[in-house]
Amino acid sequence: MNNPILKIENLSHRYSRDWAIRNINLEIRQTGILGLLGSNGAGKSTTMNIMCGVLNQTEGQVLVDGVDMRTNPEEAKTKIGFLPQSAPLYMDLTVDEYLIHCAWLRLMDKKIIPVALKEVKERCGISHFSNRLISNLSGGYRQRVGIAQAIIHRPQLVVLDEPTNGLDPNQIIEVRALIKEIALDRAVIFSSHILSEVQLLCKDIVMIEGGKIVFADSIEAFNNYVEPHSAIVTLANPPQKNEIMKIAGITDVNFLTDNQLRVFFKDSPRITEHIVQTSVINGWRLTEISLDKTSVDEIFAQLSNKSNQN
Ligand SMILES: Nc1ncnc2c1ncn2[C@@H]1O[C@H](COP(=O)(O)OP(=O)(O)OP(=O)(O)O)[C@@H](O)[C@H]1O
Repeated sequence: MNNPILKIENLSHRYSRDWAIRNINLEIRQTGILGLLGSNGAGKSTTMNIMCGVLNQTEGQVLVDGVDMRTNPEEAKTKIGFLPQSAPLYMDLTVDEYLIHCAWLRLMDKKIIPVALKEVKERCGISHFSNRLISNLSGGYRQRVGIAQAIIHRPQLVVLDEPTNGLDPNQIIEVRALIKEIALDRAVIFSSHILSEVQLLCKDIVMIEGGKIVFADSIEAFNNYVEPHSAIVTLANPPQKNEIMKIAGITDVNFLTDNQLRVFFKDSPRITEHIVQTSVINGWRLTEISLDKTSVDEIFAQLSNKSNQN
């Protein structure tokens, strides 16, 4: 059987006294995007920096396509592309000069560099800026150049640390589309502290909190886990609590004001439809209904508690 593209075993790191990450285990075998989600300070950058050979771990092992990043970093780094949180760009080089420099650093065969350069610029939509100084590019285009340097040597694994951070909304959409595109034929690990971004882009999700993995599964399993369980309903003509409790699936009702209430429900995917229909039939005059979205902080707290109990 082939080596996994990435295998992380019992990875731990401490900068000084406290552990920044503890016993991280992870294995990637396929193409597609894996989202590394965690709040600020959770340990995402530490994990990614070790994975990419920028930081030496205190304990544990990282294998990139079977090659140990610690003991054989030159070879391991030819197999991985990395865009750190702030892109390592040289502002006084042109796009071409910079990308050629990166290709040399990755020990690419000199003969294939011109073709790889052309290909990567086309892929990242920066061909028309080949001779422009990087200092004269917008933030979105600088990020594209950052992604281009991470894939010029055609690695099977690309690691992107919060690549949409600091971009404007249009640039975010463009960079997300580019990430999706480059993940078609390689594995991409993408870190973010924005839950919706990870849900939008990723096939699998790993959540880190307090330096530990608190969740690792498919995005479907994650979405099932975070399904809403309550809704806020506003009724101009509300009935008694027991009338609302008759709606199938509703487990409890709390009045927040005379007209606004929170309904709790279980295993009821069409609950809003049922509430709207029942309200119309009974003349409760529904004016507003919204599902209560669990915040990322609440999800982290729930998952952290769960993992502590295991
Ligand atoms: N160079 C350093 N020296 C000491 N402690 C550090 C250093 N870098 C990170 N830490 C600590 O390690 C922990 C994990 O930080 P890390 O940067 O990996 O988190 P993160 O999930 O990437 O957060 P962010 O999204 O804010 O970058 C934090 O407690 C942080 O304060």
